[in-house]
Amino acid sequence: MRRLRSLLEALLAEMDGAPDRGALAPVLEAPRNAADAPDGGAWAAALAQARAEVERLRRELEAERTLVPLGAPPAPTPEGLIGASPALAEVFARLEAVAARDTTVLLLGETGTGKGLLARAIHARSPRRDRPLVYVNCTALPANLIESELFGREKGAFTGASAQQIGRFELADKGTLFLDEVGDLPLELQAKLLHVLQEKEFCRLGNPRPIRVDARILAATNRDLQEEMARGRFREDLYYRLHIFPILLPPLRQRREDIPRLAAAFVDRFARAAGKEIRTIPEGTLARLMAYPWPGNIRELENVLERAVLTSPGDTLRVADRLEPAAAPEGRPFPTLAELERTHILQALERAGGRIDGPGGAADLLGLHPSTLRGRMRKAGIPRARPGLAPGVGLRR
Ligand SMILES: Nc1ncnc2c1ncn2[C@@H]1O[C@H](COP(=O)(O)OP(=O)(O)OP(=O)(O)O)[C@@H](O)[C@H]1O
Repeated sequence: MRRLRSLLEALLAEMDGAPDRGALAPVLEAPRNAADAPDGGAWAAALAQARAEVERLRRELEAERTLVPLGAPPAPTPEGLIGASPALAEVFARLEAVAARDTTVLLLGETGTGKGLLARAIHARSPRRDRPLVYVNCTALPANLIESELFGREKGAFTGASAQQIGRFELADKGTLFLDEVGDLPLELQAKLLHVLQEKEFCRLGNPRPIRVDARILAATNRDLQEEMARGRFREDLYYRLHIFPILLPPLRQRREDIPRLAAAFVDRFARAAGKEIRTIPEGTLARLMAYPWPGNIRELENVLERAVLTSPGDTLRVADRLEPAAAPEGRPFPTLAELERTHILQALERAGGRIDGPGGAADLLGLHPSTLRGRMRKAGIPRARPGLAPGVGLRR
């Protein structure tokens, strides 16, 4: 008992006291003299639990000590897009298919999945690339201001309109207009937007003379527009005007195989900016990055890594953020069974330090035969070797 306690204390000291002490408390806080211990049965159970916890912490510590190379940063597209997962390959294929046309594109996906970056890529690959890409955030302003932002106004069009303003539609003539957060556009403006999209003309506020415009429309939203329509918050006719060529940006948790590549690219970028050289990452940290659900998607990964680069003392990336697998926040799509299975497999791999076979391996933890687990990993797109890392630095088998 005393040995177990000192072992535990040593382990916790080495881990900087970071891990949750929950299961260890009965042993750490027990009376020094085992003879003073309360009931023997409960005591034995507490000891067994604490031993299992020590074993888990030992594996965690080992994974934190085992360093793997971050790998060379992957070559991004000219617009800075990174990713080689099948899900992103589909996005690239759709980008290729539509960019050079005048087709209206609707970019769908959760916050931080890259809708803005993709809009820039579409414009940059279109014949309009030398004309402006004009950005409008449909949530950032109150309805009356959005209207004058979009269509412009004459001097004196309303109280406070002290000067003429050229609207975004006019500025985007012969170029591209990017309507970000279009799902948040107030209903009365949805009708006006629909009118411009149909007639390709609009009027400045305070001037009845119609102005013709030739702007290619890109729109983005993280809302479920079908649901918004069902709730009467989004016009069906506008939906069909926008939903001509949708591109769905998958959430990062559905393309975790891109995480090591993105991490290598972001760490390289932030380290260069900070004048640092960061080459390795603890295996356990990489496993945590892979297992975390990333509700803020690539933006959140980027922010976590920027902080980590700035605070890492040496040439190994140290991520201080806790990155607990979080419960899905309200409003997120309900996770599918396949998604849950995938996350659970990744967590088992993390807990087993990447090992599939043998006692305490991921297959053992999940109650599966190792070959069944390998089959499910293949199906879920979980790589056995981590892409983006040097060959042979994959998940251990
Ligand atoms: N495939 C990618 N490769 C590299 N960086 C990316 C990729 N996708 C997104 N990013 C980066 O992630 C951040 C968020 O991207 P972006 O602003 O385009 O997301 P968004 O979907 O438009 O978010 P929101 O809905 O909140 O406006 C940006 O810094 C962007 O450069």
